[in-house]
Amino acid sequence: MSYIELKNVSYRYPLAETDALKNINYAFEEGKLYGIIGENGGGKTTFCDLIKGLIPSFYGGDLTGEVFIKGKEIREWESSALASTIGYIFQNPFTQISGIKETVFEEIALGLENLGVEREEIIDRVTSVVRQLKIEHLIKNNPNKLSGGQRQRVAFASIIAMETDILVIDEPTSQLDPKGTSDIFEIIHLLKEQGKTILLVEHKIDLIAEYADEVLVIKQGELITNGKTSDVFSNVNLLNEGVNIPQIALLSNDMKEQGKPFDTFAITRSQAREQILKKGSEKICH
Ligand SMILES: Nc1ncnc2c1ncn2[C@@H]1O[C@H](COP(=O)(O)OP(=O)(O)OP(=O)(O)O)[C@@H](O)[C@H]1O
Repeated sequence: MSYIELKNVSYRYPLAETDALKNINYAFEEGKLYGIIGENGGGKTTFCDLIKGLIPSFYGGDLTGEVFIKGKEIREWESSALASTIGYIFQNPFTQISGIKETVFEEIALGLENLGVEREEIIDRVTSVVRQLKIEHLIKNNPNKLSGGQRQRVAFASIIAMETDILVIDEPTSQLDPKGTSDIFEIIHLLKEQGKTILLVEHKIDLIAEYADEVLVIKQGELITNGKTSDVFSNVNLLNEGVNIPQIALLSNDMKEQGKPFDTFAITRSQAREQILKKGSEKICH
């Protein structure tokens, strides 16, 4: 059984003249990290909102087809049950903070309180997650006075504390500096290691190349390409579809066109380094 499955899904926002999602079919497996990419306005956030159950319940509009989460159609899920199954982290770290709590500890505990989790269990979970994300030093701080990167880590902590199996993460680093970005990807990596199923929208394509197991490319509401990350990025023609391709994949393609291909098409720096070292040592041996 697929973990999340979409069958012939189309969706149109209220008053819109065209569909924001067009006849999407896809089956997500448990424990994988899926990168969702494509040009601006293509439908990535709409796709995330759909999986999170916000479409059509929150936005209204016209949804056709079926979305199954762990085998059950999304419209049959109670919203609280869905909230404890799917965690959602979105772009803006400033709007993720509730604004009503005075300490980071209380902020992280808020979602658990709303789900009716026992006080002791809340303390255990919050203590564990702040340790995991190395933010113990922030727990007494006012969440409204944190930097963007710190807020995003607190947002992750709040969602991780909910212990959802599925995480939908929409451009989590769009407003962060390189250090904040690498901290967040360290957390995403940790979540993947823990076996979470992750749907990640991210424009920083090199990070998708490094972390995603599979990639989905969405353009004008259609799923135009999908597959293993290395397969998708070895098709540099996707540039013509407005899709960013990792620089290393372009280098691999250049090598191929020069008649000196790598043994394995590299899409990340470490893969390219390995191939270059291999080529260097072959040269010395001959
Ligand atoms: N609340 C809304 N009401 C009506 N139309 C919307 C709404 N939200 C998004 N759209 C439209 O749906 C289409 C898909 O938008 P969406 O935000 O899902 O794209 P995206 O791929 O996430 O874009 P970006 O990369 O810029 O975040 C766009 O044409 C957008 O204008």
